Amino acid sequence: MSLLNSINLGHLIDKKKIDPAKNPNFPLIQAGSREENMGKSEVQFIPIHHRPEPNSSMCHVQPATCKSSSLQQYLANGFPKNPAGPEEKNEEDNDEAEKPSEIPEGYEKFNHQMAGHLSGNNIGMLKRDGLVLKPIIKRECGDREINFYEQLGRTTDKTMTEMKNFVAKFYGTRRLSVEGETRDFIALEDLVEDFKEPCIMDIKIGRRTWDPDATLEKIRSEERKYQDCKRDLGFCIPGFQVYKLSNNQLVKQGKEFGKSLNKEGAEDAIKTFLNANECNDATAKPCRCLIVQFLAILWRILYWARNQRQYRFYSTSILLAYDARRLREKTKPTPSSSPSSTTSTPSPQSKSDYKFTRKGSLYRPMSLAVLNKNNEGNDRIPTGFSGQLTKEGPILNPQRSSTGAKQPIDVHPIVPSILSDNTWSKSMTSLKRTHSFQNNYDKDVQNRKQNYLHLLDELCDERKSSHWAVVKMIDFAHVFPAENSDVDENYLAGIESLVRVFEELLMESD
Ligand SMILES: Nc1ncnc2c1ncn2[C@@H]1O[C@H](COP(=O)(O)OP(=O)(O)OP(=O)(O)O)[C@@H](O)[C@H]1O
Ligand SMILES: O=P(O)(O)O[C@@H]1[C@H](O)[C@H](O)[C@@H](OP(=O)(O)O)[C@H](OP(=O)(O)O)[C@H]1O
Repeated sequence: MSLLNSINLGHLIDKKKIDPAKNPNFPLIQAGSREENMGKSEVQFIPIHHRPEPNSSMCHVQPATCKSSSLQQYLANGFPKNPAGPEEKNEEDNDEAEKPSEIPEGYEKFNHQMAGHLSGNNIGMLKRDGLVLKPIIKRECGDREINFYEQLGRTTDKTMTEMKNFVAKFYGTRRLSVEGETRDFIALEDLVEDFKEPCIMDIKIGRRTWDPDATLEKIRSEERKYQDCKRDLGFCIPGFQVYKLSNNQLVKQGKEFGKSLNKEGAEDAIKTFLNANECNDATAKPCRCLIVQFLAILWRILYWARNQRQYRFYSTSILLAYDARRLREKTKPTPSSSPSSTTSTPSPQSKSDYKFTRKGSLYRPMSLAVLNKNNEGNDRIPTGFSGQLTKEGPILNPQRSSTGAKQPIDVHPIVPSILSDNTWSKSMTSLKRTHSFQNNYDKDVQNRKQNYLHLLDELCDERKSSHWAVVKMIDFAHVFPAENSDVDENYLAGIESLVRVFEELLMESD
């Protein structure tokens, strides 16, 4: 589909109604299968029409380190059967792997489930009309959760009324027939429905994740899980996904990854989730605007938890979510500092890219020095090219104004628009493509796609909310009435710790 066609289409469509499955040409993100979402770690590309170009790097994010491997490596060594890493089971190798059931008509698979149960039919959460349907697997857990939502709906208590702000809206239950069997679901507001590139993290709060009815066996099994993280932070991370701004990949990490994290690993995972832990930039900083949106709600939840004495919130989670599309806009260079749109030069995507452009080490390949001379090899063609290159491209000479005064160098436009039509510029462009300084071609294509997506957003006439981050309390399957009128220390300690992590990130933020 050409850019033009896509833009024309943009006038006509209500994107909320677009089903990527039914519109394979529409460049929306294809999320992983339900099995991939559950407890598995994998990297997915944001597929916009095509498979990854050669040279585009794949990057599995690990707690403290980040390794990248190029497609060429895979070409040399063969593609791994399962690129998700050693913790994954390959379905082919697993005789007991259940096949996903048929989705009831009118419903869709909910692709953004970071943790939690599948039903007996291997059905996870479903979605329809702005709601998510959570399957009820264990009757007593389901009843407890429904009961809690109903109590919350009826409450007149001030503290519990305040809590309604932190909880997804509850729309009762639904009974569906799945492959001939009746299944019950809890219907909730879909918290990520409006996000184009939803980054989501499930953070389970509390050192103690078992409720007063737990058997000894259940207590033991809960105590074995996420040990370091729960001990040191008072919370753990069963799963998350992030659309990486640096390379447009969707990275998902599941519970096995979460269980491997210690305090530092978990803090690192949160940075990764915030797009503040770039593979090739140790100085990447969290976006202040994003941290503030999260903290604004987390502080309110903290305040609420300091007052709340009626319930014990065992094994509930905080769901953090934001739209990477909006974060990308925040980190996008302003039009005045971007390269001319007529050039094919990639625009830097983040502040870290600018830093790299400014500070990147310089080198002078001989072939380019020759390019800077005319055919006789003597006089320089006034191209503006200084003869120096960074990994991002050539550095330009300061331009002279009509009065002869030096103009400041714009560090961003590698090839300025006034040069974009001349032969030198064209040869530079083709040289950049063939030599591919740091995969410029891939980046170029990706930037064009991003620009196109921004344009499409505008054309689709959606009024943008000033908030593009969500914090909600979820999963009330183990909420019990308090036996005394103390605060819920277990929950409070987890929230305090989470707030502390985000406050530290605020200090680091740009
Ligand atoms: N209202 C919602 N909107 C969007 N996503 C949601 C919503 N509620 C839950 N989710 C997603 O579904 C996942 C599982 O939800 P939840 O924790 O309620 O299920 P569960 O089966 O009780 O999980 P667990 O096994 O951890 O007890 C969450 O991690 C989150 O990604
Ligand atoms: O992070 P993991 O390893 O997925 O751990 C699961 C998680 O703690 C669930 O909340 C829990 O379900 P409940 O809420 O029903 O207790 C489930 O217990 P289960 O194994 O007893 O189902 C655990 O296995």
